[in-house]
Amino acid sequence: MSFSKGIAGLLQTVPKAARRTNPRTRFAPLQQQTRRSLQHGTRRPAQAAAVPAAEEAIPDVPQSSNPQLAFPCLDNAEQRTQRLSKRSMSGPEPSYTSGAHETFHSSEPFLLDWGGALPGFDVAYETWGTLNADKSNAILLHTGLSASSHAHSTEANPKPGWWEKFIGPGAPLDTDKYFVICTNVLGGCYGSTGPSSVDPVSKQPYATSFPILTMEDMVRAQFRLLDSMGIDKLYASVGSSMGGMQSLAAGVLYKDRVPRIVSVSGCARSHPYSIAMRHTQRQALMADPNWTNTRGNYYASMPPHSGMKLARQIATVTYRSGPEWEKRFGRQRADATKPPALCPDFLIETYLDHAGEKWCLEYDANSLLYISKAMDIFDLGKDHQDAMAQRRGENAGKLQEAMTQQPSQDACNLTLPEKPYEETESSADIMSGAKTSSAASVAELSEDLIKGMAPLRDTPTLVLGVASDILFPAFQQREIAETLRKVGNRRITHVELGEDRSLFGHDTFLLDLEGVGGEIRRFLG
Ligand SMILES: CC(=O)SCCNC(=O)CCNC(=O)[C@H](O)C(C)(C)COP(=O)(O)OP(=O)(O)OC[C@H]1O[C@@H](n2cnc3c(N)ncnc32)[C@H](O)[C@@H]1OP(=O)(O)O
Repeated sequence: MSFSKGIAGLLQTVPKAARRTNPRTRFAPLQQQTRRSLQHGTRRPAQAAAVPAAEEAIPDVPQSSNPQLAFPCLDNAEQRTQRLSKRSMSGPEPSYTSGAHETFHSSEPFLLDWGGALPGFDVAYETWGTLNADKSNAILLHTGLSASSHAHSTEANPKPGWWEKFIGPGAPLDTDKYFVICTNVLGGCYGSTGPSSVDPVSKQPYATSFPILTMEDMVRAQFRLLDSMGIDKLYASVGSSMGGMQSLAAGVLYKDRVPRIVSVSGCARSHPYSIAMRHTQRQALMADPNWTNTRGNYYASMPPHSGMKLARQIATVTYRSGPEWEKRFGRQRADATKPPALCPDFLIETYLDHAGEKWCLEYDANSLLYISKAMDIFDLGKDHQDAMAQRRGENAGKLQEAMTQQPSQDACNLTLPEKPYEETESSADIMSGAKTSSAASVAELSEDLIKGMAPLRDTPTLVLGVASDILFPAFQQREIAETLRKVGNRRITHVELGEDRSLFGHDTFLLDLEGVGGEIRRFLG
C-alpha cells in the first residue's frame, strides 16, 4: 500500500472531528492531571496503593537519590474505587442499561448446549421499520460481543445507536422496506438474561453460576422471540463480528427460516489467535482482586473495574490496526516536554487508556467472560455440531430435573491433564473436543467444515472481510466463502476491503458506511 493511498483510505472514514483536532489540545485534562501528578518529590509508599487516595495521609519518607515517580493512572483507579464505594447503600454495582427497549420473556425452561438450563429468560430487543402483512420482510440483526439492542435511535430512546447510519429510510438496512429487529444477546447485560440477572431459584444474581453458553444458544433464544412475533421466515440474517458468527449459525440451525445471510468480519470457527487474544482479556479481568476474591460474585460489592479497563485496552488493540495508529498517532507523546512516564504517555497509550476508562463500568464483567468464551467455542464443523447435538439429546430429559434439583457441584471441573502437552503433527482439532489428539489434517478439517456448512448450500450469502483486521483475519472470511462454494453454493458474494479502503481493522464494520453498508445494500436488493 502506498503512503498516499493509505492516508486517503484512512481519511475516507476517519471522523471529521478526530481529523480536525490537534491531539495536544484534545487531551488537555489528561495533560494537566499528568503535570500535577508528575511533581517530583511527592512520594507514595507501595503498601499504600490500596488505600483510597483522598483519605490517605502521605507519611514522611526517607530521601532517595532520585525523585519518586508519580502514577496518575493508579490514582485514577483508586479514585474510581472510592467513588464506587460511595455509590449506593445496596452495593456499588452499576446498573447496565442502553435505555428504553422492549422485553420478550420466555417462561419455558431453556436447555443450553453444554448442559446448563435456564428456568426462563428475557431477551431485550428493539425494532425499526414496519412488519408487512405476510411477515416476510424481517431482518434479524446480530450484534458484536458487547453491544446492546440499541442499533439505531428510537422514539423511546433517541440516543444514536451503534449502527445509526446503517439503519433507516434509504440506509443499507432500509426501514422503508425492512422490519429490522436487534436483540441484546442471551448472556448480555443490557436487558437480556445474563450473569448479572437474578436467578429465580437463588434470588441472587446468577454471577458465575450462570451456565456456559454458545452462539447457537443465543440464536435459539432469538428465534423464540421471532416465534412470539409470528415470524416464520426472515428476509435475512445480518451480523458483524460475533454477529457474523451468529448470522451463519442461524442459517445452519434454521435453514428453512433464513433465506439470506450477511456475515461481516465473522468466521465459521474461532481461530487460535482470536482465542488467545480473548483469553488474555479474560485473564486480566479475572486477576482483578474484586473478581478473584469473589470468584465473580461481586454484585453486592465492588465491580472489577480495573480488570475491565485492562481487558478493554487489550480488546482495543485487536479491534483496530497498527497502520491506522501509525498514521493517526505515530510516535507522538501526550506532552513531549515532560519526562517519560510509566503511566500512559504516548498518544497510543492515552488512547487505549481512554478506551478502557470509558468502558470499564459500562458493561458487566461476567457477561464479557461468558460471551467471549462462547465465541471461542464457536465451530460450525460437523464433528462439533454432532457432539453438541448428542449432548443436547442426552440432557434433554434432564431439563425438568435440572430446574428442580440442586445442580451437581462438579459442573465445571476442567483441570489441566497431568501428562504435559506434546506437540503433534496437527493438533489443530483439539479445541473442538470432538477428536483425540491424533488430530486430523488441515484438509480433513476443511472437509469437516464443508460437511458442517452443507445446510447453507442454497442460501445466498454475503461474506465481507477486511484486510487490516487482526481479530477475525481476512483469511477466515475467505474460508467461509470457499467452504460454501465447495458445499455447492453458487450464490456467494465475497468482498474483501483492502488496506487502501480501510485501516480500521475489525472496527471497520462500525465505521465504513460505504465499504460495508454499500455492499450490504446491494446484496439485500
Ligand atoms: C468482537 C466483537 O464481537 S465486536 C467488537 C467491536 N468493537 C468494539 O466494540 C469497539 C467499539 N469501538 C468504539 O467504541 C469506537 O469508539 C467507535 C467505533 C464507536 C468509534 O470509533 P472512532 O470514531 O474512531 O473513535 P475512537 O476509537 O477514535 O475514539 C474516540 C475517543 O477517543 C478519544 N481519543 C482519541 N485519541 C486519543 C488519545 N490519543 N488519547 C486519549 N483519548 C483519545 C477521543 O477524544 C474520543 O473520546 P470520546 O469518545 O470520549 O469522545
